[in-house]
Amino acid sequence: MLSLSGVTKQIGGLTAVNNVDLTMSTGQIIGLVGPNGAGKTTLLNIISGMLSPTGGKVTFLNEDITGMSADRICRRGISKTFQIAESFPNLSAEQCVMIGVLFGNTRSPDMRDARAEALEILSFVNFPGEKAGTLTRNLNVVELKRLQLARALASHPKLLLLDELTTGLNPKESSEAVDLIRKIRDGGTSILIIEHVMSVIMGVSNRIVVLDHGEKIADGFPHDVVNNQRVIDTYLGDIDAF
Ligand SMILES: Nc1ncnc2c1ncn2[C@@H]1O[C@H](COP(=O)(O)OP(=O)(O)OP(=O)(O)O)[C@@H](O)[C@H]1O
Repeated sequence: MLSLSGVTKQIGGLTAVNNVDLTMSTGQIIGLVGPNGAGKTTLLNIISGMLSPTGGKVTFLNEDITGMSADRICRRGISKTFQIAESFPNLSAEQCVMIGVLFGNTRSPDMRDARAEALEILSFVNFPGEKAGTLTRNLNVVELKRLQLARALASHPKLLLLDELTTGLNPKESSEAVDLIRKIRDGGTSILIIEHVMSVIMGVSNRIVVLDHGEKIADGFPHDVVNNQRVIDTYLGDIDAF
């Protein structure tokens, strides 16, 4: 469903993403890992249209989406969560999700239907029902993470890009997030996930892709990738979460 060919992003004198090839099939969860500054977020931003690549091509469902604007890419079925869980501070949780529902809806908007759907999505991501009307500036980090996921799901994506969803969560919350990621995949959405906690990545990914200094240095089954000497030397040797 997704194919990247020679994708490159130069930012000033720095090559943040360097000649990356990647293919992804429907129904897969791919884990994207690598040291800090490896280019993971930049790559997700290129796929979602937040950034234009300086080289290469991005194809989604047989359409060239390279450099297309983020809103058009979202309408084609790709949505993304952000590393920092932020939201519209003066809107309630349900209003934030309603925006996504209305944006993703090609029919004329009906507020009552949109609200019902927003509440359904919030419930799907285990957002506490009694806080649906709470302004987002009063939500805690776990609630904001769930809300972010709900907003990303509101446009019914075919491909979901998750940027460090479990950062800031405790082990129990992380494990609930893993269950949710699987539930979303089982509902037919493919997922590309950036994650530093290796137990999470190992637990959910069909395949793991490793970036280092903008370049792809490994791509394969989880067991093979974590036993790859180059991956151990450049990344796994430095983390204690594994
Ligand atoms: N807007 C920008 N201006 C300048 N440099 C940038 C910009 N965005 C990213 N970079 C640089 O590009 C490189 C890749 O950054 P990126 O955020 O994609 O890495 P990452 O793998 O997501 O890192 P982390 O795990 O720390 O989030 C880094 O060296 C970063 O400093």
